[in-house]
Amino acid sequence: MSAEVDVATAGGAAPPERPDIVCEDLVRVFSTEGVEVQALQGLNLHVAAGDLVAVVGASGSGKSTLLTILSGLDRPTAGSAVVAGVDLLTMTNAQRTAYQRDVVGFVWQQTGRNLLPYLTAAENVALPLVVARRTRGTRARAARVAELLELMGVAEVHDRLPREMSGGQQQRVAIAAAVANSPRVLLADEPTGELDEETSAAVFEAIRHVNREVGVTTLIVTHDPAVAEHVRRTVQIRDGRTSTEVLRRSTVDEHGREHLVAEEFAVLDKVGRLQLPHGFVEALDLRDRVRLGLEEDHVSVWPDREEGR
Ligand SMILES: Nc1ncnc2c1ncn2[C@@H]1O[C@H](COP(=O)(O)OP(=O)(O)OP(=O)(O)O)[C@@H](O)[C@H]1O
Repeated sequence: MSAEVDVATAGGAAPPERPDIVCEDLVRVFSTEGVEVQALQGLNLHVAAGDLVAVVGASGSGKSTLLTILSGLDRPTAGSAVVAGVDLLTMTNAQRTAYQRDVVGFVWQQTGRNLLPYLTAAENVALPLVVARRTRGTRARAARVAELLELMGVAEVHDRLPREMSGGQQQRVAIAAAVANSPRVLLADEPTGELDEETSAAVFEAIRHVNREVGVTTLIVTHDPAVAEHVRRTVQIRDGRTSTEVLRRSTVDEHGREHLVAEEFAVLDKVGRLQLPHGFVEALDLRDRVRLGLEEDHVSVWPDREEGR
């Protein structure tokens, strides 16, 4: 795997259609007992319709805060967040209910938070359809439920209660329930966090499958490097901002062998700020101040040290 670093304007060239997720200068400040915590400090993120993006970052970097805002459960302090054309800062409570019912689906880390324990898999998947009153008729609903369980590879648990399923099966049923109403966006917060390696891989494959088959725009927060390595785009959050992105594409060499090439990009915001990757800062012991040079087609960064000092 080769890795090179480049600087890309956030979002790159103008997308053909409006991205499904657009966060600009997103700020979330929590105040507890007079102490302010800036969980998000001007975060910028665009996710194109149909894309599958992993969000990674150290504990406390703001990943869950971002997801909670995007799911409509929390409001940002400032900035803008627009999902599938819905402005999350200005929406009313009624719009919020419709947003959570029709526009976004979510899967949480805790398997117990995703499914009602006293309903079977089929009843859990049918519930959003009943609430939204979209799929009319018992037979049409049953067919949709069966189709979704089949799509997620868990048709065999149709009549089982969550406690009668494995953790991986529960998460796959949860994905089926999350996409039952054909939301534009699927949000998943550490959906494989409570699972072993093999089960995680199966659940992640189910997410990829649903993203491909249904075309739902998918944002997945994860600590799991194995997950992050299998998506085309990984966004790194540092200190409440998007700092770097890794884009992966496959290339075929002269012998016809397929290779995955990963390129790391620093994210440049609207006012020209970027965060240098940790590895670069450490390798050159960059501190406090750096020298910049504008070349014909790139910008150079040097440590602020006199030669031989
Ligand atoms: N409700 C809250 N009240 C006060 N501070 C909060 C609240 N929620 C989050 N924070 C703080 O905001 C910062 C970002 O938290 P967040 O949970 O978004 O991070 P995270 O990247 O998801 O971390 P983890 O990977 O550990 O879940 C942390 O410093 C956290 O303590």
